Amino acid sequence: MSVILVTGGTGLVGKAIEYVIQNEPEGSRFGRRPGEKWIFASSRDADLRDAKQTLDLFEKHKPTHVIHLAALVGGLFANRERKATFLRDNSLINDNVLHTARITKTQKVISCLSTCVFPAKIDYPLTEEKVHLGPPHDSNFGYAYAKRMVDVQNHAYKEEFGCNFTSAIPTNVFGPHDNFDLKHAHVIPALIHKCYLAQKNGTPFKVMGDGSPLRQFIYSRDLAKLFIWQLREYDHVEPVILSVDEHDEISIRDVANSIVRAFKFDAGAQFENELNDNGQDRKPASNAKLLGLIGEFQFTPFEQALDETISWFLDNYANARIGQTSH
Ligand SMILES: NC(=O)C1=CN([C@@H]2O[C@H](COP(=O)(O)OP(=O)(O)OC[C@H]3O[C@@H](n4cnc5c(N)ncnc54)[C@H](OP(=O)(O)O)[C@@H]3O)[C@@H](O)[C@H]2O)C=CC1
Ligand SMILES: C[C@H]1O[C@H](OP(=O)(O)OP(=O)(O)OC[C@H]2O[C@@H](n3cnc4c(=O)[nH]c(N)nc43)[C@H](O)[C@@H]2O)[C@@H](O)[C@@H](O)C1=O
Repeated sequence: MSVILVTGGTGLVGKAIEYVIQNEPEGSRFGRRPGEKWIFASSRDADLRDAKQTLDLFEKHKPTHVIHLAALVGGLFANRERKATFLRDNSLINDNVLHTARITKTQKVISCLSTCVFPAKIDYPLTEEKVHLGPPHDSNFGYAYAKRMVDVQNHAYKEEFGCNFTSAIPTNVFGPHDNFDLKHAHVIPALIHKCYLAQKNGTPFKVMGDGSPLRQFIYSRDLAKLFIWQLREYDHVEPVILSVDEHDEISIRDVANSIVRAFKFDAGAQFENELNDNGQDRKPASNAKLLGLIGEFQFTPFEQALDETISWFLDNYANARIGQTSH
């Protein structure tokens, strides 16, 4: 029997893994398999900043495998405002999870980094071996250093204790169950919520920055499949970038216009044009390692994924996260 504990199981990515496990054919590459028990934990099950609560969670479920997603997460503006909190909370969470996994002899842990952990000044595309080659972008260095340390910890735990710990590096994620907070969310959920309000109230749809930055976006349900693949089929300490193709960058202007189209919002988007709100210009990441290992993988077309996300938002507005960041 395998017991797979998903920390952060109630968030954007955790909910997508739950969806895929429930909806893909049983026994298939990404579906539930016989002898597997999946546990999706929230912060109410254990505040993973606390060592005792972390140990209690592991002792309760006795996981053989952990997909470690729990984190203090937010978009550019949340990261820019709360660097010490992002650094401390995420450092505590990661240290507790990895230490507890080691002392309880958990067979495997996949932790989650982000492409924003890479150096701000580096040759593109980003590839797995470039994580530590220079300081991250100033806008999110608290979060970035906490996340980078996971890769250091994974290597240390492997060398000293032989642990099978590894990490995934996703790009900007979006999908159902995202955090749609107007100020602190990532760009897609924030703009969906803003456009919804602009249409409802007859007010302008304001987009931060000048629209020029480029990002790669991955649909949460695609990312979920990639995590399940990594759990079952990848046993090396080195991280894997989980991303669409490096050439599939989209400008924030195009993202805003796609949202305008999806809402049929005649007034269109207005760009605030404050250059210091752009964040990083771009950070294209290569998925060559991923595709070399997984073989064929069909990513959901961006517009389809966006439509599904907007439908979910409209259907679930009453219960969606539209307040602050998760903590
Ligand atoms: N969203 C994105 O664009 C990207 C995300 N990532 C990474 O992916 C992972 C998942 O992110 P995402 O799903 O977007 O995040 P969400 O904010 O949607 O969810 C965060 C999850 O972590 C849990 N959590 C937060 N703090 C604690 C805590 N102190 N103790 C226990 N659980 C906690 C939350 O529980 P609760 O529901 O109880 O609040 C929730 O389940 C994270 O590691 C993130 O850093 C990487 C790249 C991009
Ligand atoms: C995934 C990654 O997410 C964060 O970095 P980011 O890639 O900059 O992500 P973002 O989604 O917040 O913004 C993308 C772009 O979009 C523009 N933008 C326009 N209007 C809104 C807006 O309303 N909200 C937001 N958030 N951005 C907006 C914004 O100016 C920027 O140019 C990291 O801190 C880090 O936490 C991390 O891991």
